Amino acid sequence: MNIRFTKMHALGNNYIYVNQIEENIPEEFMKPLAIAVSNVQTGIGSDGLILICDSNHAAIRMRVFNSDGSEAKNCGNGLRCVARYAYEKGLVQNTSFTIETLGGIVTAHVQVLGDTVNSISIDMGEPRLRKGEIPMLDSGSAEDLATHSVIELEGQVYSFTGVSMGNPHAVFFVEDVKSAPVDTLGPQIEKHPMFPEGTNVEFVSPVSNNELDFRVWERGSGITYACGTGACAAVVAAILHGKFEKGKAVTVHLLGGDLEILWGQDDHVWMTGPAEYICHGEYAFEK
Ligand SMILES: N[C@@H](CCC[C@H](N)C(=O)O)C(=O)O
Repeated sequence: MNIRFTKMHALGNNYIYVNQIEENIPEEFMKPLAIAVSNVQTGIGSDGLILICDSNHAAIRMRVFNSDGSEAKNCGNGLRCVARYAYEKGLVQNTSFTIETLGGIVTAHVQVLGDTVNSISIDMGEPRLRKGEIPMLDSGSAEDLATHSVIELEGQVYSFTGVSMGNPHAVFFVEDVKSAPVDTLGPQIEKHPMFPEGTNVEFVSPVSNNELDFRVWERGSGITYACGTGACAAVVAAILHGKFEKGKAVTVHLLGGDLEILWGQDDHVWMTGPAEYICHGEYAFEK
């Protein structure tokens, strides 16, 4: 089966995008296809697969599969790429439109300068802060806030903040992200029994009154250059801990570049950043 694809990245977080409205990939092929295309040796090489689908509830729908084939409920960088693709390919007619995800419906705003897309802002909606919403299981109740949580790893106790941006995040404050144990503790936290659906793991450090250094271990994909929902979760966590002011934009420095995150007084989180094309092609998929 030959599948037409577009490879795009947002700050280095790269996915294979397939216009599912035209390609019509059967449900049972999606997980193996995500694993196959993501493989850098035998596939195309990516952090996963994103399908752009029709929606009954929004202008379009995004489905996200990590490189291990697991389906994610949201992807911030994916949303900006889907928004650019949908706008430029004429799947939507306006610069502002809604996108359905498994984690809820968000609103995309494409900023056009001359005849090129300059940047994309997404109104990601309200963060979910209760343990049951992340979801997290510990001695507390599902109604408790996950802002001051602890996890024991290798006999050591670490404090973190749980935040859901439609998908789960565990945010750890560290002195210096360059020496953070992303590749050692990241996978242990991702699969810790405290997170029944697994979690994305962020190591972050405020470096001024409006800047945050950031590294991520993504559920289902490992270390990536950037994570949009993770950047949103990190800024929310930092504001909850009094490190930044709500209503003021924060620049998040990720491995692949910068994202602008604003947690507004109306409780909505806004993410602004780029989305770029890499290439188009046809993938010969053998199941
Ligand atoms: N890279 C993404 C998040 C992708 C999904 C995540 N790994 C999950 O399983 O929840 C982003 O930019 O938000």
